[in-house]
Amino acid sequence: MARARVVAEAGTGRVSSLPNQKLTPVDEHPPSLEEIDGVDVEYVYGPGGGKTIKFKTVDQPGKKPAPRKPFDLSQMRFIDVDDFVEGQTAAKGIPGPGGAGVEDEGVGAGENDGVDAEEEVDAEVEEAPKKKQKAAKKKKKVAAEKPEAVKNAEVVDLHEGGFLVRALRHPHVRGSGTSLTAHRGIVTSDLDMSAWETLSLAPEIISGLRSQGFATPTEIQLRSLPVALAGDRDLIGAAQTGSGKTLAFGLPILQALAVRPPATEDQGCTALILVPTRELAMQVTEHLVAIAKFMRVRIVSIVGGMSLQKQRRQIASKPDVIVATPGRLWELMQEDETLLPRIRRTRFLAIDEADRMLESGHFKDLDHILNAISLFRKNTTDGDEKDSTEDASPDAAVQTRRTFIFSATLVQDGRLKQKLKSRVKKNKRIATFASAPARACEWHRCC
Ligand SMILES: Nc1ncnc2c1ncn2[C@@H]1O[C@H](COP(=O)(O)OP(=O)(O)OP(=O)(O)O)[C@@H](O)[C@H]1O
Repeated sequence: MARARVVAEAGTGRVSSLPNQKLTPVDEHPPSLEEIDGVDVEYVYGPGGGKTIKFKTVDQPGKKPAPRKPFDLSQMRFIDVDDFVEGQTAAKGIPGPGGAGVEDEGVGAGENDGVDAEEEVDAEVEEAPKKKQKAAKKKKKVAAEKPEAVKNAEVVDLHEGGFLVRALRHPHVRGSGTSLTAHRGIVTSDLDMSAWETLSLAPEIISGLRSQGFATPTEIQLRSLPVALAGDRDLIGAAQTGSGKTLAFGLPILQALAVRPPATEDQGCTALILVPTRELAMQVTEHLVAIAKFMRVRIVSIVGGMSLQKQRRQIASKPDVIVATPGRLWELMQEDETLLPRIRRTRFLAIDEADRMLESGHFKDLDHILNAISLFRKNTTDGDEKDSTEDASPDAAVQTRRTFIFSATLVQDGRLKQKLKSRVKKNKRIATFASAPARACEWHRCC
């Protein structure tokens, strides 16, 4: 029987023999000696001073790895991102580099219970046409199950920084795919923006809209913007959630900022947007910031639950637009006496989600703010400023203010109606817009 003898030096990459390996004699003397390439030796010293030898394989320079099978593109399957379910890739049998996967029929792990794997493969080979039919059926089913918004999504090509970004745009869906392109600099897109032309928006705004892939106004925008941008009317708009109400009041504000004369020291805040929740305030701010990214405007959110200190600094930075929840804004207005005069000069007052504003217990703070910024406010001798619609004259600094009220349903709450009645000039008209399926409009004129 051949005896193995180890003849090795650490680091040489060569060893004479390995235990448990079949040895081939290389000569008779010494017997059974063999050289094996690609193995290294490691000495491990034990506590008693004795040493053990360990073997490990090493890469061999100059030796080519076994060639891989090339990708077989015909075997590759492309998955629509909307159909992709994380974790199902393997179960769906997407072919790997060797093209070994089982053609997908949309069967996820656990869906083929009771069928032996081997039987399954055999069946697939024999029943290829059946399989095709099944796949087509499955495809149809997936398409039918897609949410309406996804089915209606348009593919938008945006050329950004030399790259073509293909995005799915889901009109009227919050957080649609095109928001991917936000905040990434100027987009030199060939997106057709002609649908906005009649509104004569500033070029910076058009660039902002283009950068978001907003090629056409949504219904509520289409209906309200011509009036909001052109006249001196106040607006009440109702449209379902996610229908694009933010820009219906946001674009007239941005347009006013785009064409405003250069800022002067005592200029107040151009617009105050009141919303019921912190989340909505952040969302509205983000949305407007994205559209205004080619403009020099300062938009801040003043909301509860955030550092008061930071918000004081934001207010001190003299923003052009304040998006606020009533509670926190009223708190700051009470402690900062410079804030009220600035907010009183606001040329736009927008109340978003007015219905929720009335529901969620914000009305008291909203009421305080509306009283305080009223253009018809009467100063009393005791320092308390009271409102009067009958005998007060408008604030000298602001002769006009536009009020925009938007909600998912038309606001029929008498309190807000009453408030707004008392805040607009007697002869001022209010335009009301409602897009389906919001309730039919009821406020053609409220004063
Ligand atoms: N003209 C447009 N084209 C395509 N998408 C738009 C357009 N205007 C707005 N959007 C997108 O539609 C989504 C919803 O818009 P927005 O948040 O203004 O809706 P909303 O009606 O105010 O909803 P909510 O009532 O929940 O506040 C957002 O993701 C926005 O980016």
